[in-house]
Amino acid sequence: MGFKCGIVGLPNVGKSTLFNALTQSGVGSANYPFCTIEPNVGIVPINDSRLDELAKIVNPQKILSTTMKFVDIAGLVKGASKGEGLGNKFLTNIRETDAIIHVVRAFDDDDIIHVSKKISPLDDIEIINTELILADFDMLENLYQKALKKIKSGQKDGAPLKNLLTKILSVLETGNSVRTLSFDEEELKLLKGFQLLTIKPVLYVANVNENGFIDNAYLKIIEKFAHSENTQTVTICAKTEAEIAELNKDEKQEFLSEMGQSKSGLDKLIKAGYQLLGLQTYFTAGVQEVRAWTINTGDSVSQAAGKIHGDFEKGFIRAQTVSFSDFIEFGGEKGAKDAGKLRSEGKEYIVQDGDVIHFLFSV
Ligand SMILES: Nc1ncnc2c1ncn2[C@@H]1O[C@H](COP(=O)(O)OP(=O)(O)OP(=O)(O)O)[C@@H](O)[C@H]1O
Ligand SMILES: [Mg+2]
Repeated sequence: MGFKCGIVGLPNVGKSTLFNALTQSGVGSANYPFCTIEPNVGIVPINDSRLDELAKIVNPQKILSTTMKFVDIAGLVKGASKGEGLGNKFLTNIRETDAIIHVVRAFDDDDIIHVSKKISPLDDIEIINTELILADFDMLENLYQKALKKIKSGQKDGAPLKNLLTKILSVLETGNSVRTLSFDEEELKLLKGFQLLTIKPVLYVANVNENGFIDNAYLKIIEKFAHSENTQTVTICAKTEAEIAELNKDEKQEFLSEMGQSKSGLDKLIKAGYQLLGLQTYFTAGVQEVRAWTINTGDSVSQAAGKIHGDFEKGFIRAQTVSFSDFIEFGGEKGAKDAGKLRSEGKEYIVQDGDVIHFLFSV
């Protein structure tokens, strides 16, 4: 399964507009708070021009992009953990995602309702972050009671669980996210089961209007805040992006160059998401299909094989590897081999972004 991102933010800030731009699924987005009630889920193929370049050489029957999954949920308001607005139960829909996209409104428009009746990015961000912290806190408090019961009944795993929960709860209590803590290996194993929201990496999306990319005080505030949290801001006009998404490839390019941009905001968002999550791409290039695969930066080639099929990892023998640029320069695997650019790598080899890999394995 590919990577998953959950989209959070106040009501009516443009979450579903962004989701539509990403997924072209035409879900409801309208100028009133709580337009979204049930979550929207969409899977997006990730554009990568390198796939087309590989396909020109290989002439495959199919070209398959790698994908990313997005989950658009209802807006959170202050007090959601106490039942305000639509409450916070819908957050369970993003507990199993890998990262959070936090949409913050960064434009003035008297016609678009703001739930607090004033645009204030820092307050808006704080409301959301506090609600995420409270949601984690409530969940872990229940777990803490269970840990105490375990200890009472003499179960060995009670104590380490209680220690870990004490450590996390004390940080949440001070209004900080779990991602600000560091953990050892044992703790990380336990943590996996918790599905905490505030441990996930966050990317801030500043939703600006068409003219809001420069000289935008809101934007500067969001960027500064994201920087203080060691993360990034992607600036997007979700409304324009949703319009661009409906154009065909050529029209899209024309529109973007008219706006003086080479990449759509969505491509920028995906790129930032890859960086944030420490992801990279490798390729397989056969006559049946040319395909992109997403892996973690630093994964070994046998782990990369496992992305395709468990048998590839288990029965891994060698990986015939050519860098993307060599593959293109020497016109494919054979040309690269003749030029001495094909490497036969063992299972410890750390995959580099863009590697074109042909796995040899036995089952
Ligand atoms: N960059 C923008 N500039 C101007 N208007 C925008 C922009 N982004 C979104 N809007 C408008 O804001 C309104 C709310 O958008 P949307 O429904 O996507 O918000 P939402 O965050 O999903 O809200 P909810 O939490 O209620 O589901 C829509 O009318 C949309 O067209
Ligand atoms: Mg919505």
